[in-house]
Amino acid sequence: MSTHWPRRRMHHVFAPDGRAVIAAMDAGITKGVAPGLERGRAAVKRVVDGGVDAILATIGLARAAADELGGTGLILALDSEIPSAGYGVEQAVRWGADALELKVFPGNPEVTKMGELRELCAEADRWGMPVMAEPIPVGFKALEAHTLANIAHGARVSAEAGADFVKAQYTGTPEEYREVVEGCLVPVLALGGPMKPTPLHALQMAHDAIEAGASGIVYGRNIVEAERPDRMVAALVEIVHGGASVDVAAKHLNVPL
Ligand SMILES: O=C(CO)COP(=O)(O)O
Repeated sequence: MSTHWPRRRMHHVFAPDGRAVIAAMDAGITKGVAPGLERGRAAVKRVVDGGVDAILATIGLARAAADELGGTGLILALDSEIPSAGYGVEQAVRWGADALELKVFPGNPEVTKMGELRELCAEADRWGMPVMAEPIPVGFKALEAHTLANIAHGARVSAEAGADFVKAQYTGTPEEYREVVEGCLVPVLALGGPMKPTPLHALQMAHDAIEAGASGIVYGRNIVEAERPDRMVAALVEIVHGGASVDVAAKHLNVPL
């Protein structure tokens, strides 16, 4: 856990064990009425019912679903907005957010957003507001760039820029992903990405990330597009916080309606 003074807010995201299950629900800013998020307030209620530690959401969803969210952690997503120094920090404070999130694209020949991340971290630090960076090597579509080395690099440069924790793509074996975690300086959480072939694959990735030393997971589509997002969250909680095996956690997914 962070040793500097935003750590009270960090405790709203990370449980006492230092780990977090976070539902990424910010897709609406680019996709509009996105799958699983059509009824925004109900979607938030489902993940809260499942025991999620925090959600990642835009200001619009956070405001609309404030009552459903209750005291659950809130990471305010700044992406897809026009980034400028300190953009959004004051709003995050006013809305009681526990952290801010910015996506960056290390290695992108045109826009890396690393400068914005440094400025945001400096401004957020003035307010005691933690920042979660999401470094995607080159860009979401540049799959060939999403190598272990590039992911480890992206995580490290994000920490060097001042991020308090980092959301990084899971790749390789737990031993390999450990390079990302141990090289990063700050806690790393595994990013979900596109829907896995089955829910068990999503659970397995969470299990492997934890084995690699990750501090938790940030899953979007694999939670909100699940048949029962509440049960998917409950299963992930059992793995991330309870140390359960995939088989044991999967029992949550089989409970009759
Ligand atoms: O993380 C996201 C946006 O920040 C979206 O999450 P997924 O990639 O897990 O759907």
